[in-house]
Amino acid sequence: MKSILIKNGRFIDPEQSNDRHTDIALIDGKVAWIGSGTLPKDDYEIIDASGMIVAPGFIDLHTHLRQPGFEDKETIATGTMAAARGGFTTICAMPNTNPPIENRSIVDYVKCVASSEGIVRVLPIGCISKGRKGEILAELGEMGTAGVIGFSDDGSPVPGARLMKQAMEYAAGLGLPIIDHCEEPSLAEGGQVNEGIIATRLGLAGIPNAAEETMVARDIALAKLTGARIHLCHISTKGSVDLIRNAKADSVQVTAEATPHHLTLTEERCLGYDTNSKVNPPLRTQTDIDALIAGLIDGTIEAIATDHAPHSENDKCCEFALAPFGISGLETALGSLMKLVHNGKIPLPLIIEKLTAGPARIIGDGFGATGSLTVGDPADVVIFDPKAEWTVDVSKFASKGKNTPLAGEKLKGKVIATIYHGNIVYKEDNR
Ligand SMILES: NC(=O)N[C@@H](CC(=O)O)C(=O)O
Ligand SMILES: [Zn+2]
Ligand SMILES: [Zn+2]
Repeated sequence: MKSILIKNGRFIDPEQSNDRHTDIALIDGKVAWIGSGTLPKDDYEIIDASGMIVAPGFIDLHTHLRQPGFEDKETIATGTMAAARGGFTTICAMPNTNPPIENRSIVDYVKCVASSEGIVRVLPIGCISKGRKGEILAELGEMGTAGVIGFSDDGSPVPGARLMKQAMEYAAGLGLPIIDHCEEPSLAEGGQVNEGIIATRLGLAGIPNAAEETMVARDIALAKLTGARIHLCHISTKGSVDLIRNAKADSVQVTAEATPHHLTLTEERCLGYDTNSKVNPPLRTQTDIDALIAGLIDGTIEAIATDHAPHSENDKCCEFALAPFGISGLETALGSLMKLVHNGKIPLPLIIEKLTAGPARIIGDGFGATGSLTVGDPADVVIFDPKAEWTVDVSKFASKGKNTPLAGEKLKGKVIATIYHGNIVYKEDNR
């Protein structure tokens, strides 16, 4: 492995409250030197990061890699390549595969394929219930020992409060979080888009805010009862943000994530019946977006997670009501989020914090994702140009999932290089 010297970049590491121009040396897969004292002598590959941001590699708490079972949509190889192109050096793999990640052997399988075919760190999440059916608990203890970072039936809610309470009790004993997809199934049933005027105009059934909020409220009540740690996925409504903010004030151990699409796109994207805008939870309203942004700023929401949900062209090329939910998000995450920076809605260091230190704290120690760059840390680094404009060309995606409502759109903010454990796993052409 060649040592790397990153020169002249603006180094932003929110965990250390760092934001300054400095050089960084990476040796043997670790951060070896950051700007002060004598640079260790070595035969460096130099990366000129003038005008660029240099930050800890991004961490995605919520990625669908689809392997095993749905390799036509994505594989661990293509999903980790997409992650590298998006600046992510750690991704957490959701267990709605086939078979689902529900026992030790599947956790081992994912880890094994990830280490041989993956190009960034993959941290598996285990199921809450067997077969994700919401009936009986999966092998939580066994999966905890096998190294999952938490438990989730994402893609489906856990309808029964009693089972959820049990899951929280076990997870708390293991020191791991319950990561919940909050959706009250009887309220969401049949719904295609946000419930409201747009759903009416489209003639499609709606999914009301309350479908999310009733489950957020239930989970908070159960976390308070059990003392468990819960992490709430893809929060999309103002009501959810308010509930989580109040729960935190009440010392409930709750954390939350928002996705780039819920932070930047409204339900109006669905007006052309573009199935690539169909996602669960649905795109909401500007009021919700404003509340999510306020939640990021005041710390109610700790992390931005992509909920990268790749689907094949065939799956999405159908009537709106028949299409599966999901947006392929890893490769457009930074460019989308930079809109919020360029519009003055969120400061750049805060966006970086929500992609690094925020998710790292939720994962916790022992999994290798520090979300920070101090001497001795794994050399997981992203270098990006905050001002570079580019057009989203899905034919260039590494992901097999070309399903994004942003196809053909101009974004400002582009990943130039991603380094994982001291290896350059992505570098923009001509650099
Ligand atoms: N978000 C989505 O719209 N889809 C996800 C499932 C999920 O995250 O709930 C998927 O697995 O396709
Ligand atoms: Zn979900
Ligand atoms: Zn998901």
